[in-house]
Amino acid sequence: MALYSRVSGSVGMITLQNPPVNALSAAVRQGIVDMMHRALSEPEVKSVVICGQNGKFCGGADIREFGAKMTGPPLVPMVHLIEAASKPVVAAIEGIALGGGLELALSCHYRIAHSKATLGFPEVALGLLPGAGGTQRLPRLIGVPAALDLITTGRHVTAAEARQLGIVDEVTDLNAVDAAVKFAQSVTGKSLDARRISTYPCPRPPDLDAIFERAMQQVRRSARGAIAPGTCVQAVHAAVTLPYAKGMERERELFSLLFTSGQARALQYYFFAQRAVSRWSTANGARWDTSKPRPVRKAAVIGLGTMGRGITVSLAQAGFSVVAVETQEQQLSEAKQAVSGMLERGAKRRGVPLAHDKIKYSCSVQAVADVDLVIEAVFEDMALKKTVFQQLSAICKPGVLLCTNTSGLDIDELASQTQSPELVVGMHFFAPAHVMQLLEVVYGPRSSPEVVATAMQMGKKMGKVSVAVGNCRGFVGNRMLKPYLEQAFFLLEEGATPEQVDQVLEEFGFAMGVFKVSDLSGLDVGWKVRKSDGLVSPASTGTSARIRGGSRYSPLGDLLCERGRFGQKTGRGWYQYDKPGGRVAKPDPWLHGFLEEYRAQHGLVARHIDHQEVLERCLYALINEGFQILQDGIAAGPEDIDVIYVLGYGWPRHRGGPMFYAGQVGLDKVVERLEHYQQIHPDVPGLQPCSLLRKLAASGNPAIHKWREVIQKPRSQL
Ligand SMILES: CCCCCCC[C@H](O)CC(=O)SCCNC(=O)CCNC(=O)[C@H](O)C(C)(C)COP(=O)([O-])OP(=O)([O-])OC[C@H]1O[C@@H](n2cnc3c(N)ncnc32)[C@H](O)[C@@H]1OP(=O)([O-])[O-]
Repeated sequence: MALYSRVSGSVGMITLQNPPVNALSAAVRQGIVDMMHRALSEPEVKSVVICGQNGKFCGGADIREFGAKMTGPPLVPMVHLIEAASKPVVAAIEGIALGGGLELALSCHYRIAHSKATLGFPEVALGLLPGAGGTQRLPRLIGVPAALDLITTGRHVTAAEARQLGIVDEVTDLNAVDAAVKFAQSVTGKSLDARRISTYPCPRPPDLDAIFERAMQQVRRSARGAIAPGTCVQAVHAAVTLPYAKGMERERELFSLLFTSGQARALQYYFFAQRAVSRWSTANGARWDTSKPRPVRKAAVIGLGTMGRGITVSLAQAGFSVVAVETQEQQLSEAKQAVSGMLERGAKRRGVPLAHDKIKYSCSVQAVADVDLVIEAVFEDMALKKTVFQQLSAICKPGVLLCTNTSGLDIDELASQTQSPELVVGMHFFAPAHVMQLLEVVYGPRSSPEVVATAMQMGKKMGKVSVAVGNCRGFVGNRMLKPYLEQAFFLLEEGATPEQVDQVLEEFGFAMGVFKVSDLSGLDVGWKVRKSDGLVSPASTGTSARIRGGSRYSPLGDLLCERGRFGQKTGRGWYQYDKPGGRVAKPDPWLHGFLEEYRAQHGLVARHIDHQEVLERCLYALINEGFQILQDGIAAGPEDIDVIYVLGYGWPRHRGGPMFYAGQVGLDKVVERLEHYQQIHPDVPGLQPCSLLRKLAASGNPAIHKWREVIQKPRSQL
C-alpha cells in the first residue's frame, strides 16, 4: 500500500509500503493513485514527494503477481496521472529505483537521489522490457545510445552515473527524502511544461540506423537465443520513429509479446529459484533458519594450483585474512605472482582497494594453526587429500572447519580421516573460482548443520550463489554431466560429428557445445578419473572394448587421450587449434577419419542423426539424472539443480534450468522420448526414466513448485 502524510504544511508525501523492496503491487498502485488524487485536490498542498519505506524507493513491478490475474490500477495510466499533475511531483530515490520503480520516477517532474542509490531497467533479465513508458521516456531524457545500453543490458547505474547521464536532477549524501521535500518547496508554482519527459522530442543522432544496427548485432552476439534484448531494441526504435502515444502502443504490444513468452516465465522462475536456494535444507533435516553460522575471520587455502589461486582471491576480496599454503617453492612463487595480478585486475575493474595485505603465503601446512576455516584445494586425488586431511586434523586448533574443493570425491571418506568429521564439508568452486558465481556446498552424512550454514554464508560473502547438496559421486553438477557426455560420445559412435552435436547444443543456447567445453577443460581430467575407476581398458578391439559393467561404454575419449589429444592445451582434441593453447576450434579431418576407422573396427554403420535426436538424447539423459538426484535426496528441490546448471554449466538462463525445461517440454513427453531411445539402444545407460520422473509424469505433469510434494524425503538421520 501507500501512506499519505503532509510535511512542512504544503508538501504531500506518498510513501510506498510493500516490504521487502516496495514493489508496485496492486495495493501499492491503488495507494499511489488514491494519494495522488488526494494531494491534487487539497488546496494547501503545493507539491508532492514520492518516496519508499525503509530506505528503498521501489524495486519495480511486483514479480510475485506476474503469474496471477491482473488486479488494481494498471501502471501506465498511473504514471500518466503523475506526469500530468498540475503540482510538481518529486521522486526521493533512496536505495533502489529499478524497472517500474524507475518508470515511476521518470513520470515525476524531478528526481533527487541519495548517493548510494542504484537505478536501472533490469526487466530484460526477467525476459521483459520496461513496459510502463520506460522505453519511450528514457531515450527522450538521455539519448538513444545510453538508453539502449541501459535497457538492453539491464545494468544498474550508481546515483553519480545517473546524474551524469541526466536521469536524476540532484544527488545528496544527506537524507534524500528531506532533500526532496526542500526541493519540492523550492519549485512550488514553477511551470511544469519543460518537466514532462513524454513531451520531449526524442533526439535523432545522424547515424541512427548504424546505432540500431550495432545494438542489434550486440544483442544477437550476447543474447544467444534470448528474445527480450532484441525486443528492447525494437521498443527504443519506436521512441525515435513514432510520436509518444504511438510509441507507447508499440511498447505495450512488444511487452505483451514478451510477457506471454515461455522465456519470460523461465527467467522469472529462475529469479525466484536463485533466491530460494539460500533457504536450504539437508536430507537429514538441518535447515537455514535453525542453523547458525560460525564466525570466520581467518581462512586458509591449501594448494595453490588454478583453483587454489582463484579461491584465495575470492576470500581476500571478500575481506577475509587468508593463509595461502603451497608446499612446492616454485609453484608458490608463481602463485604469488598470479594472485597479485588477479587482485590488481579485480581492484581496477571494481574500483575497490587492493587486498594484497590480506594474504600471507607459506610453504608449510603448519601455518594454518590459528585459522578458523581451511579450504583444501590440492590435486584431485583421494590418497593425497586424505593425507592432507589427516595433517590438518592434527595441526588446526579445535573446532576449525575443514572444507574440500573436490569436484566429486567422497566427503565422508575425507571426514573419516579427521578427529571431528562433523566439521568437514565440501566447498566445490567452479573455475575460474574468483569469477564463477556458483558454489556447491556439499554436506556429508556427518556434517553438522552449523558447518553447512557457515560454508553457505562464506559463499555469500564471496559474492557466490551457494547451493547445499548431498554427498555422492560428482555431487549434483558433475553427476548430471556424466550421462550428458556419455550420450554425446554414443552419438559420435553412431554417426554424428563433434561439430554437429555442438551446433545443436549452441543453438539451444549453451555458450559452448559439450565437445568444445571438453577441449577447454582438458580431456585428460575425465581420463584420470576413468582410469582410477578402472574403466580405461587396454583392449581397444572386440566386444569388451565398448562394454563396462554390462552397459555400453564409449572409449572414444580414452583413445584420444592415448594419442596425446587433451584439447586446447595440446592444440588437438575433438577439434584442432592453430597451436597448443589456441582458442579457436576448427573441425579436424583427422578426427573424422579416426571416427570412421573406429566405427569400421567395431562394426558400426554411421547413420544420419537429426537435430531432435541430438538434443533429446543429450538433454533428457541429463534431466533424467536430475530426477534421480531429487529422488535420492541429494538436491532438496528442482531449483537447486537449475541454479547449479545455469551458473555452473552454461545452461541458457532463458530456459530456466534443466528441471524447469523438462516441465515446459512436459514430463510425460520426456518419459516417452527416453523410452523410445531406450528401446532402440537397450544397452545404452542413462535412458531408462527414473521412478520419480515416471511418478511425476503419471500424476499429470504438475507445476514445478508442486514437485516437492511428490518427492519422498529420505528418512531423517538426525
Ligand atoms: C501493459 C503493460 C504493463 C507493464 C508493466 C511493466 C512494469 C515494469 O516495466 C516491469 C517491471 O518492473 S519488472 C521488475 C523489475 N525489477 C526487478 O527486476 C528488480 C529485481 N530485484 C532485484 O534486482 C533485487 O531483488 C534487488 C536489487 C531489488 C534487491 O537485491 P537484494 O538486496 O540482494 O535482495 P534479494 O534477495 O534479491 O531480494 C529480496 C527479496 O525481495 C524480493 N523481490 C525483489 N524484487 C522484487 C520485485 N520486483 N517483486 C517482488 N519481489 C521482489 C525477492 O524475491 C526477495 O524475496 P525473498 O522472499 O526474501 O527471497
